[in-house]
Amino acid sequence: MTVAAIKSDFPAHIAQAKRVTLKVGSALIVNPQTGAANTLWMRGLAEDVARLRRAGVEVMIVSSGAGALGRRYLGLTTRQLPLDRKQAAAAAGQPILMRAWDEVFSEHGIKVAQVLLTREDTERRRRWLNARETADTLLKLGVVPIVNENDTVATEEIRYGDNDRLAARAAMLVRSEALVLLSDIDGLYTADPRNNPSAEHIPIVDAITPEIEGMAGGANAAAGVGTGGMATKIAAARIAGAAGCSTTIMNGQALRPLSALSQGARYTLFVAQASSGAAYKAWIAGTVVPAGQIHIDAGAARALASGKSLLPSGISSVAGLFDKGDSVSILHDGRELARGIAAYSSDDIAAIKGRASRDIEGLLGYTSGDEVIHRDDMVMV
Ligand SMILES: Nc1ncnc2c1ncn2[C@@H]1O[C@H](COP(=O)(O)OP(=O)(O)O)[C@@H](O)[C@H]1O
Ligand SMILES: N[C@@H](CCC(=O)OP(=O)(O)O)C(=O)O
Repeated sequence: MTVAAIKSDFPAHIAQAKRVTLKVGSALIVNPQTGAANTLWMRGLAEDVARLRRAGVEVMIVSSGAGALGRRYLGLTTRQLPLDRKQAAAAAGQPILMRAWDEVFSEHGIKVAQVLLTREDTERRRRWLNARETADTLLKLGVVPIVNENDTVATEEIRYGDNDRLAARAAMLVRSEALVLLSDIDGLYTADPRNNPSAEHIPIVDAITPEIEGMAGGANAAAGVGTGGMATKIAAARIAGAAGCSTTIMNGQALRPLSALSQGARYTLFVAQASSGAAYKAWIAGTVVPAGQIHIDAGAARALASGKSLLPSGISSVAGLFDKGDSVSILHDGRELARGIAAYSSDDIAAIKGRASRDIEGLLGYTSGDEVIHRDDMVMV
């Protein structure tokens, strides 16, 4: 089969991409009858991925399911588990998940690798660059990276808790042009169709407006395994979109779900907002939870709006504990104006706020430059 013939089996925005990130929800991984890994379905997805790769598209997978598989393995069947038991279940389920992916990809001679990330790994620049290096190398080696949250160490404060936003950050990590969220629903509706029979399907979203955000409801409670629902999928589309990556929400339940799209299956496409050129700024804007807040006065707010850096003189207060290099939120009058990478820690900013830049060295005993956040490290929101 020619490359062109394979490509025609997939929607253009997927087939034309150099790199695609697929996110697979727990409901697809777990066989609802047995609770075990649904290798029949996973085999179908592996076939789709093998075909995409033959057409020159590199694929990364973000796979949920560790928690659900581990619960069954450990006999932890109570519906609401405390966090330590959830983490234990995910630790036990992760190797089961990887074995299943390895089994279905090995039938195509494709190797897989496990990449476990926490939110911190994606929001600290050095760790981000390390993770990028590894993921890039795996893709260049022809391996399919299988990403999941590192649930063993990811306690509430540092976890994503849903794989939708993790997938958006992972897509950004490897500069994917397309993020595909395979779910149990064929896209975004005007309201949750499980409770609103008159809800209408939305095929394309050009801009994520408050109205679009207002449509999102929670996870599918009946399935009992999903986490984020539509709200985290829209948040994911926003993060990916800022990095020049489109997001598709589709029903993944068909046996070869990606091929099913070319046979007329519906989906929602969130168009990317920017080109991936401004990747560093997109990374800053995509921070899921800023490490702290810097409150600024009206003069500094005007300076930022005209493209200037943030100096200590315009800072009125600082909140949260953060280090130099962390991503923080900049607010005026309670409204977030910008995000940026702090050149000083929160303690040091507390000591220099309201003062002239020439006083920094005298106050701190060192200087990291005149700016608390340089305009090159800042993005208006
Ligand atoms: N506006 C909406 N449009 C579509 N689905 C919605 C909407 N609001 C809430 N949902 C729910 O989101 C669910 C998908 O999210 P979730 O259960 O977390 O699945 P996954 O495991 O794929 O992440 C759907 O089954 C649906 O019940
Ligand atoms: N890291 C978790 C993923 C949790 C999650 O986001 O689940 P889902 O909403 O089904 O994508 C696990 O592997 O169980």
